[in-house]
Amino acid sequence: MDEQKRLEVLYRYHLLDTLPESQFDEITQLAALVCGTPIATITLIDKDRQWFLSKVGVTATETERSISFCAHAIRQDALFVIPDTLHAHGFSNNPLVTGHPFLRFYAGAPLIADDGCMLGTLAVMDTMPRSLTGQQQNALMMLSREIVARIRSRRQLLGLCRQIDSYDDASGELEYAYRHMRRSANEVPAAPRIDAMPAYAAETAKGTDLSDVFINSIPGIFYVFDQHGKFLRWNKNFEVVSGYSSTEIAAACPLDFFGNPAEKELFAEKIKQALKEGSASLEAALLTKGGQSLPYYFTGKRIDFAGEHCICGMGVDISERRTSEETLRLRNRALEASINAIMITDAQGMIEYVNPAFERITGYPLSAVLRRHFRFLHRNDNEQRGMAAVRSAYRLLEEGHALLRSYRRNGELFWNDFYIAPVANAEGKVTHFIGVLNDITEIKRYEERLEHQASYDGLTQLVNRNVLKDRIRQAIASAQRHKTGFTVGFMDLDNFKFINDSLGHGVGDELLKCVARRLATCMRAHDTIARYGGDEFAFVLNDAVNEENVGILMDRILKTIERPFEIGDHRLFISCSVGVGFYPKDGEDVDTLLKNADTAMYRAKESGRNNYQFYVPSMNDRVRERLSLEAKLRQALTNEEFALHYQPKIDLASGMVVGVEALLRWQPADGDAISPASFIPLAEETGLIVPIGEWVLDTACAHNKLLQQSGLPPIGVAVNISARQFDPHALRKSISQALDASGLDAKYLELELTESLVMENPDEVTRILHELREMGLRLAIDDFGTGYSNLSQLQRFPVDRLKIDQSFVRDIGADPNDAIIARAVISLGHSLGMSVIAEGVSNEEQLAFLRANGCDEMQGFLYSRPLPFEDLMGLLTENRILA
Ligand SMILES: Nc1nc2c(ncn2[C@@H]2O[C@H](COP(=O)(O)OP(=O)(O)OP(=O)(O)O)[C@@H](O)[C@H]2O)c(=O)[nH]1
Repeated sequence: MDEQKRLEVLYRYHLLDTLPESQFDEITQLAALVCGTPIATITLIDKDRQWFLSKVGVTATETERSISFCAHAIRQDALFVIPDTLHAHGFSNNPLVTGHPFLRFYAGAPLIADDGCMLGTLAVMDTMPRSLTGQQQNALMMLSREIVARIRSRRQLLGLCRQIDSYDDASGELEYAYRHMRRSANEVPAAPRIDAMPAYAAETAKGTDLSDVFINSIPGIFYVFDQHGKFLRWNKNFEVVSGYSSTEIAAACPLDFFGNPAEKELFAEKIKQALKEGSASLEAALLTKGGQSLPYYFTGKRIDFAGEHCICGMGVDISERRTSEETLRLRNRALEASINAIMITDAQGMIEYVNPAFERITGYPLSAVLRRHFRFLHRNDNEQRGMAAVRSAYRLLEEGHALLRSYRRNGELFWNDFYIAPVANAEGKVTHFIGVLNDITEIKRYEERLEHQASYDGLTQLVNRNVLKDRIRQAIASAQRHKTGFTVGFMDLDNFKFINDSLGHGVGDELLKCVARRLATCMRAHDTIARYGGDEFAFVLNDAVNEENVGILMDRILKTIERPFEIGDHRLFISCSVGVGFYPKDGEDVDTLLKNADTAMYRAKESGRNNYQFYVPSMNDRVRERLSLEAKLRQALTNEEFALHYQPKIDLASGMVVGVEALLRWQPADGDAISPASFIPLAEETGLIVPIGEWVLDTACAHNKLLQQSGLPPIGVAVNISARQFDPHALRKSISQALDASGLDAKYLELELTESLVMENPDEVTRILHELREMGLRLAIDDFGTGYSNLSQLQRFPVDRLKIDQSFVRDIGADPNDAIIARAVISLGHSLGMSVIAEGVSNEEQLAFLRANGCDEMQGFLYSRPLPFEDLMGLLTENRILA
C-alpha cells in the first residue's frame, strides 16, 4: 500500500506521542505473559521512526525506523517470526541484535486498520532464539485485533468528545458523561490492575469472555496469589498440570508446589523480590500431586488487587527446552571437541562459526574468519578443480565433496578433504551450510611416497621395471598407431660383483647411482631409462629403429660408462654389456622384447663383455641349448653321471708319482661326454657347483683312502675349489665330512684355488686359508701367472705350492717371454718357501727346462693323461719312474 496513505491513516488516529494508556498496557503485558517473553511492544511505524504505544521490558520510547523489526512486519498481514536473528539474513547485523537489548527472537502481529492500512505491530521479543506454539501465535493475532478494536473505539470516543465540546450549553449529565468518557479514553493508571479486567468486563460482555479466553488459552499455568500466598485466580491448566482440584489449589500456598527444599526457599525469595521490585522469575521443578517433578519457568509480576499487592504470573513447561538445550549443549560440545575442522556458513558461504580444530588446522581463529567468505582459504588457487563441486553444492543447495588445496594462515598448503552439506530451517529453507575440513596432507604425502616407491627405484631414482613395462606397452600402442618402431635395450655392468666384494656394497651403490646418471646423459628426454634390478638397466628409445643410429648411441653408452668413476677415494673402471631388440622385428609384446634384448646382452657378455649385440633369432638357439644343458646337469648327480679322473703329479728329482689331481668328468647317460669347459661355468652360475663340489671331495678322499688300503704308498690328492664353494663355513663342513667318511688323513688332501679367487678378497681369504691349514690340509694356488697377484699379499697366504699355468709351460720352447715367466714363478715360489709344480707338460723340452730351472714337480701328458680311478691304480701298482 501507498506509504503516504498509510501515514495519513495513522495520523488520523492521533495515537503518536500520547501518554501511556492502561487499555494498551494490559494487552502488552498479556502478550508477554502468554508468549513467555521478557519484551512486548505495541509499535506504531511513523515516517522515520517506530514509536511504542505501549511496552514491556523496553526503556526506549522510540527508535529509528531503519533498525525497526516491526517496519518489516507491517509488510505482510500474517505473523512475522524470526526464530534466531543471528541466522536471519539482513537482521544479524542490526544494532538491536549486536547491541542492547541483544534481540535473538522476534514475532510481530500486524495492526491492520479497517481500510487495510498497517499501523504497526503487536510484537514480542526475546534475548534468546526460540519459537511460538500455535496457540501462542493465535493469541498474539487475537490480541493484535483487540488492539485495533480498542484504537477504533478510542477514536470514536475522541470524536464524540469533540462534538460535546461544541455544545456550550451542555447539561450536568452530559458534563458527567463527558468527564467519564475522557477518563476512559486517556486515563493514566499508576500500575497495571488486575481488577481493571473485571471492571472493564462489567462494561462489555465481550471483555469478560476475552479475559477468560486469554487466561485459559495460556499454554502454561497462570496464577494470581496474594502476599500471604493465597491463590486468588488460576487457569484450568494449573489444575490439569498439578493434578490438584480447584478446591485443593484454593487451600494451598505456592510453596506447596515444590518438593526440593532449596527450590522452595528460592521461590519464597523470588516472591519477596517480585513484591519489592515488581517482577521476578526462576526455573524450578513443579511437584505434581502424583509426585512428578516437572521443570518449569515461573514468572511473577506485582499487581494491585483489592487494595493490596499480589503476584500475577505464569509457569511454562521447559522440559522440551531443557532437552533441546541439552541436545544443543551436546552438539556444541561435539563440534568443539571434533578433531576435524568444522565451519558453519550462511547460504552464501560467509562464515558464522568455526570450531577450535579449525584454528588448529588452519591457524585462523574465529575472530579472523567471522563474516568472511570461506574462499579465502584457497587464496589465489580458487580455480582448482575441486572448487567446481563446492560452488555447485552452494548453487544447488545440496551436499558436496571435494579434495582441495587449502592454505594455512602461514601460507602453507594443506590437502583438504572437504565435505559440505546444506542446513534447512524449520520451514525447509536452506539458510546455512556446514563444512567439514579434513587435513589429509600426511595421508596424501604417504600416498605419493607409496606411489613413488611403486614406480621408482629408491637407489638410482630411475623408474623401475613395472614402469618400464608400462612404457613399452605405450610405445607398442603408439608404434602401431603410427606404423613405426622403437628400440629396447638391456644393459648389465661387467664384473660388478667384483666391486661389491672388494670395496663393499656402499661403494657399489654409489657406482650404480653414477652409472644411472651417466646413462641419462646419453638419452633424449622422451626416452625411458629404468633400473631393472641389481646391476641391470633397461631403456626404451622411442622412434629409434635404425641399426646404424642405435649402434652410434650404443657406442656412446659404452664409452660413457668406460670413463673412470670417482667414488670417495676410489677411481673405478667398469664396463657394460648391452643387448638390443627392435619392435616389431624382435618381439611384438613386452615380455618377448625384453627377453630377446636380454638374450642379446648375454651374447655380448659371452663375446668378451664391454660390447653390444643386436638380437638375432639364432641367439635363442644358444639359450635353448644352455637351458637343456642346465636341465641335464641338475639330473647328473642323481643319475651318477659324474666321474673323477686323476692326473699323476711327478716329483722331478725322483721321477716318482707323489700325488694326483682329481679332475671332474661328465658322461651323460644318453649322449657324449661333455667338456668341463662347457659345464663347469654353468654349474658355477647355477650354484650346482656346490653339491657337485661336495661329491668331488667325498669321492676323491674315498678313492685316495682306497689306494692306501690297497697297500700302495700314500700320495696326496688335489681337488679344485671354485669361487662359489668358497663359503668358509660350508667348505669346512664338507671337507670334514669327506675326511670323516673316508677316514683319510687331512695331510693327503690338497685344495687348489685359482689365483683370481685368492686375490679378489685377500684379507678374508688369508683368514680362511689359515683355518684350512689348521685342519691339516695342503693348499696350492692354481693357474699362477694368469692373474695380477699382489706379491706382498702372496707372502701372507699359508700356501704350500704354486702351480705354473699350462699356458706358460706350453710355449716354453717357442716364446722366450713364457720361459721367463715360468722361471720367475719357480724362483718366486721358492723364495716364499713354496714348492712349484708345472702343469700341461707334454714334451721333453719342457721337462728339461723345468728340471734345469729347479721346478719341483710336474704333471702332463708327457707322463700320463688323466686316468679313471681303476687305471690310476694300475699305473701306481706298476710304479713307473719318469726318466
Ligand atoms: N651395491 C649393490 N650391489 C647390488 C645391488 N643389487 C645387486 N647387487 C650385486 O650386483 C652383483 C650383480 O652381479 P652379476 O651381474 O650377477 O655379475 P657381475 O659381477 O656383474 O658379472 P657379469 O654380469 O657376468 O659381468 C651381485 O654381486 C649383487 O649382489 C645393489 O642394489 N647394490
